[in-house]
This record gives sequence, structure tokens and C-alpha cells, in this order.
Amino acid sequence: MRQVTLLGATGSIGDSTLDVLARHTEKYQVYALTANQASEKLFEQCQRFQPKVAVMRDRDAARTLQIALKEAGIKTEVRYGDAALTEIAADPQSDIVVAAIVGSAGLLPTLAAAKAGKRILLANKEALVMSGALLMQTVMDNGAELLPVDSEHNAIWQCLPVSDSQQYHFADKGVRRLILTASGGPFRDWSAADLATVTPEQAVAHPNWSMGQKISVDSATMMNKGLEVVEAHWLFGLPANQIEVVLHRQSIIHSMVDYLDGSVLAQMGNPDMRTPIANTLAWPERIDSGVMPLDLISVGRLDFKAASFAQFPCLKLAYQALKAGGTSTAILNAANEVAVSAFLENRLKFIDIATVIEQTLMAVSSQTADDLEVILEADRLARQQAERVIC
Ligand SMILES: NC(=O)C1=CN([C@@H]2O[C@H](COP(=O)(O)OP(=O)(O)OC[C@H]3O[C@@H](n4cnc5c(N)ncnc54)[C@H](OP(=O)(O)O)[C@@H]3O)[C@@H](O)[C@H]2O)C=CC1
Ligand SMILES: CC(=O)[C@@H](O)[C@H](O)COP(=O)(O)O
Ligand SMILES: [Mn+2]
Repeated sequence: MRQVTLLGATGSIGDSTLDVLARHTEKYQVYALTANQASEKLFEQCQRFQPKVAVMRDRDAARTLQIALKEAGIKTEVRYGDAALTEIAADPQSDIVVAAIVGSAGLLPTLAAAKAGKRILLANKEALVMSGALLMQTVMDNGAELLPVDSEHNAIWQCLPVSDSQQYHFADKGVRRLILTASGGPFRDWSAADLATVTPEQAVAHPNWSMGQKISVDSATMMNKGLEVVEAHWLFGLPANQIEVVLHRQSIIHSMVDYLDGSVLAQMGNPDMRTPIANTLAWPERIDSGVMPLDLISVGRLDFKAASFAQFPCLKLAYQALKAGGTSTAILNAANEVAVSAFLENRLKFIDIATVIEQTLMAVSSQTADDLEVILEADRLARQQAERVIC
């Protein structure tokens, strides 16, 4: 029985992961569940999955959860705080850690899981964007496995000649380029004039995927694809000029690998995160995910279109940051997180998200990024600067 710790259990990836785990109770046991402050939802999950430990980042939420569990006679031990999140990620009693906290808050727990040599199912792309070199080195030094849950990276991983789960360099494996598909988000057909009045509600309404708020806004600006270009660089060891993005509105092809001999391998499926979650959970085996078989006849057609930097300036900024190297991508990530929060709180216009990120990148200087303290300082300075730009 493999013991699973699910970081970010109350989110969209958390829900999908628990759905897959519930289908395979003979193989997997939930060891720990974590959340930020959604105590009610975590309580329901504890009731159903009876984990040994539940961790809430928020102290009051942890107290509420503890009382509810006691009243219900559930023996789950409750812990709280950032240190407890990092500790549970490294707990020797778990084998698999699902990294599904959103944003930079996922970095330290993911690094801790890597240090502890876990199988990490990585959804938290921001951890790699902030600290790609450090995280990959930590994974390799400690015999951890970093398996991509992000649908594009999981697709690429399935199309690469992977013979063990600790391969992260494909530059010399006959690969010409990686082709990441992008839906283009809810505004892919909107005019520049219409974008000026976009509301948070419109921005989080993704046409193909049901996801958390932050990643949904990232999809709408296509910063999500930009973060994914950086993520692909670190996961697969290819430079920016061998990682391309193509618009594919149906989200049926999740990404492709173009080989030197002209073969292009694609992974397809219904847009449902239970597929990559089941794939990484069971790798190298295959298990049922609950996802319906793909009905190509009803899909009917697959469209492709070039992704324009003019239409999606955030994508351009991400490529620039990757090429600049060092802490540039940590600065990009922090500025994006601040700008997206401000947009969701109606403090910033949708079209100004890219401007905030660009101005932050210009103002905060990039440093060599092989040290955690340097990365965290870049993150702090970038947040400060981005808030200044917004005010
Ligand atoms: N959703 C998807 O389909 C996909 C998501 N991803 C990536 O997976 C990650 C999670 O995304 P998603 O599930 O959509 O996000 P959600 O917003 O739905 O869920 C986020 C989870 O993280 C927890 N959380 C938030 N802030 C903190 C914090 N400061 N400390 C600890 N826990 C925190 C939340 O707890 P609480 O509920 O208490 O706030 C919740 O459990 C992101 O990095 C995203 O980019 C990648 C590919 C697809
Ligand atoms: C499901 C997933 O992996 C998301 O990252 C998804 O890719 C978002 O879709 P787009 O960013 O292509 O709109
Ligand atoms: Mn993705």
C-alpha cells in the first residue's frame, strides 16, 4: 500500500486526485491532507479518507477543523502553520507527495519533498519557475522522482523516450522541439478594445478546463503557457528556442514532441486532470482514472494557430525571462502573482497585468539563482516592486 500526502487537497487538483485515489483504495492510502484555510472542505475530506494527519496553514482554521473532527470522532491529527506544511511533505511515512498548492507557497514543501527523496507528482509549476535549477538538483541529489502532472508536461513526458523516472535531459535524444498546446483561454477571439473591460468572473471562465482562480487568470493572459515554457525547460533540459507554443482551441492534444526524423508524437485525451494524475500516480503502470474514452467523432476537428506575442504579451515576457536566466523567472512569477491577485480584487485592469510584470522585471535586477535565499529575496523584492507599480 503506497501512502500519499496531498498538498493543496481542497483545490481543483486536490479534488481530482482524491477522485482517482478513491478508485484504487487497494493500492493507495491517504496519509496526509493539507489546505490553507478551507476547514469545512478539509473536514469533509478527512471524514471520507481518514488521513493520519491534516495540516492547515491557518491557525484558526486548524482549530475549527480540530473541533469538528473531535465531535465527529475522527482520529486525524491536526497541525498548522508553514513549518508543519514543509514537515509533512518530508514525513518518512509517506511515499508519494502530490504538490498541488497554488503559487509560491508551494515552493518550500515541494523542495522538502525532494530532499526527502519522495515521488513528487508536480502540479505546482510555480516551484519550478521560481527555482528550477535548485529543485532539479535537489531531486537528483536525493533520488527523488519528479513526475509532471501539468497536462502539457505530462503529455510530453508520455511522448519522450523515458525509461526511468529520473531522466530530465532530452537534448541529445533526437528531439527537435517540444510543442506546447495552448487553448488561448476565454479571450482568444476577443478584440483588444473588448479586453479593456474584462471582469474577474469572465477571466476565470476557462473554455475547456475547470481550475482554480489563479491558474484560470494565467490561462486568460497566457502567462500560464509562459510559466509552462519555463517548466518544460527545467523538466526536459531543452533551451527556450526548442520549446514552441501553438494555439489549439479544443485542448484535445495536450502537447507534442517533434523528433529529428520528422515524427511528431502527441498525447491526446479529454481535458480532465484525472488522466495525468492517474498516469503519474501509477507510473510505469496504467490505472483507471474515471475519464471518459475520447470520442474523436464528436470532437470532429482539431484546430491550430500561431500564438501572437502582440495578443499575449505575458507569453513574450516569460520567454524573455527564461532567456535572461538567474532569478528573472522568480521575479516574473512573483510579479504575476501580485498582479493576478490585484486583478481578482478589482485593483488592477486585466490589460495592465502584463504592464506590472514588465515594469517589475525592468526594476528588479536578476541574480544567479542557485541559492534558496537569493530566490526568496528576489521573490520578496519583486512583490514589493509590483505593488508599487500597481499603486
Ligand atoms: N487546476 C488545474 O487543472 C491545474 C492546476 N495546475 C497547478 O496546480 C496548482 C494548484 O492549482 P489549483 O488546484 O487549480 O488551485 P486551487 O486554487 O484550486 O487550490 C489551491 C490549493 O492550495 C491551497 N493553498 C492556497 N494558498 C496556500 C498557502 N499559502 N499555503 C498552503 N496552501 C495553500 C488551497 O487551500 P484553501 O482551499 O484552503 O485555500 C488549495 O488547497 C497550481 O500551481 C496550478 O498552476 C496545473 C495544471 C492544471
Ligand atoms: C490543465 C492544464 O494543464 C492547464 O495548465 C491548462 O493547460 C490550461 O489551459 P491553457 O493554458 O492552455 O488555456
Ligand atoms: Mn497546463
